[in-house]
Amino acid sequence: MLRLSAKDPGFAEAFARVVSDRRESAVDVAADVAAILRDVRERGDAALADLTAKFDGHDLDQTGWNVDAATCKAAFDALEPTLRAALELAAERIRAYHAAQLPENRDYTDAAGVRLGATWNAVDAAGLYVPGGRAAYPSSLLMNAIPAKVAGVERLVVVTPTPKGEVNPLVLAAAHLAGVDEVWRVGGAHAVGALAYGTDRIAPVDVVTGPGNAWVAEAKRQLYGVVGIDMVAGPSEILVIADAKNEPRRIAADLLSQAEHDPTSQSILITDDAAYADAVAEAVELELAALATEKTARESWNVNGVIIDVASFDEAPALANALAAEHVEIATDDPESLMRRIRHAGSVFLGRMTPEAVGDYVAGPNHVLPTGRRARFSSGLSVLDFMKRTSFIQLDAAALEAIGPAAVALAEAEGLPAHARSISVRLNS
Ligand SMILES: NC(=O)c1ccc[n+]([C@@H]2O[C@H](COP(=O)([O-])OP(=O)(O)OC[C@H]3O[C@@H](n4cnc5c(N)ncnc54)[C@H](O)[C@@H]3O)[C@@H](O)[C@H]2O)c1
Ligand SMILES: N[C@H](CO)Cc1c[nH]c[nH+]1
Ligand SMILES: [Zn+2]
Repeated sequence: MLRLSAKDPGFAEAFARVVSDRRESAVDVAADVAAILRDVRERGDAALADLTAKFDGHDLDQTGWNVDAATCKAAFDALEPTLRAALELAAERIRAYHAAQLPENRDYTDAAGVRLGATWNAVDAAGLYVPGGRAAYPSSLLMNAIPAKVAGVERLVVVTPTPKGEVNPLVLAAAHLAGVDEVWRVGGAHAVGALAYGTDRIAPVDVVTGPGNAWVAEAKRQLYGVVGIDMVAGPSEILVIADAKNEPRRIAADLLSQAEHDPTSQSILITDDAAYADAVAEAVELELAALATEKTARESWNVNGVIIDVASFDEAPALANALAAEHVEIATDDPESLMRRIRHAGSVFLGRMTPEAVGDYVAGPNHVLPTGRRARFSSGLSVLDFMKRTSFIQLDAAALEAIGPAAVALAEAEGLPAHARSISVRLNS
């Protein structure tokens, strides 16, 4: 872990490097992704087959291109009861949270007698990226599919990689539970390209949502405009703001929870106690040793960590706003007052008993969140990402008399006489 102190003279420069050195953009994948997307656009399914063989190590013609509804249902029916209950609890809480996001149509007549309003409609088809490279993500399937269903999307298309041809049964069970229509066994940038352009097998969609690694995130970014996207949700990040009253190993565990996702993930701690900062750095090593015995070798962990001590938490909001992190945990006596000053964050977790990981699975809000400082201008996945708004306008003769002349004046000033005439021919005077 990189150790910084805000009291050091070189801190501003060192912190600026942390802000700019966001791993996802540091990995330059744009050219590779552009080539992959071109290949998918030109060769369709043949490109998908070749790239799947290259990156996921299996032959789609042998292992199967998709998984049918009966197989997803069978996976759900075969779930062990505790896991089934957990999946159902997560789905129910996600559904309840997102149902409250449904927008209301507007319809009113203003003082000039002009009827105005807007109606919301769902997109016809949504492509849902469910990551599956290093780990499988049934939770991301629920986070994508449930808001799409709530929005009223008719066709829900999941793409997910199945490395070495192995399908994760919980992903299939989640697909059944959430009412997904199609599950395609392709991942990476090429899967996003297939959703956007369409291939012989996969019909194109209107919007692509969901998280993924640097290649997936960059593919969505490059394809925006060909399809709609939710936002760029790349390798996970966490910023923890914690005081010395927190057990160091708990905070270390929180930092590692996001480092676990991707070697390019980022974990940052800000604390107001230098000795505590050192204690957490030590605790990270202890936690890594504990995790290594259960899961993976210590050497396989790549922790892009930064631990910063500040003189007072008063300094934390400015640092947090500059980082604009995907997740911000605030484990202090008064988390509320800090949250009010943090304007750029994907999601905030308040208090000592709200580990970020609870939001990954069962809290209810969406875990698909902007990364790479994009919380400055975008928000987490919501029902609105699967909908669009159409405004409407209706005037009668009196309303046109009231506001039409101003439009005529503006049209003439723009040098657009045909515009002006289409209004003036309807005016009495
Ligand atoms: N921001 C969020 O909301 C959020 C939520 C969940 C997960 N995530 C992120 O999702 C990611 C999951 O990553 P993953 O790798 O496990 O699964 P993934 O499905 O995102 O990516 C795996 C695919 O990437 C492609 N790929 C791998 N190496 C490549 C290369 N060198 N060139 C081109 N393509 C390549 C392959 O097709 C592979 O199937 C993590 O970064 C995690 O942090 C983000
Ligand atoms: N932390 C991820 C979002 O960055 C979501 C997730 C899914 N499963 C575990 N975690
Ligand atoms: Zn996570």
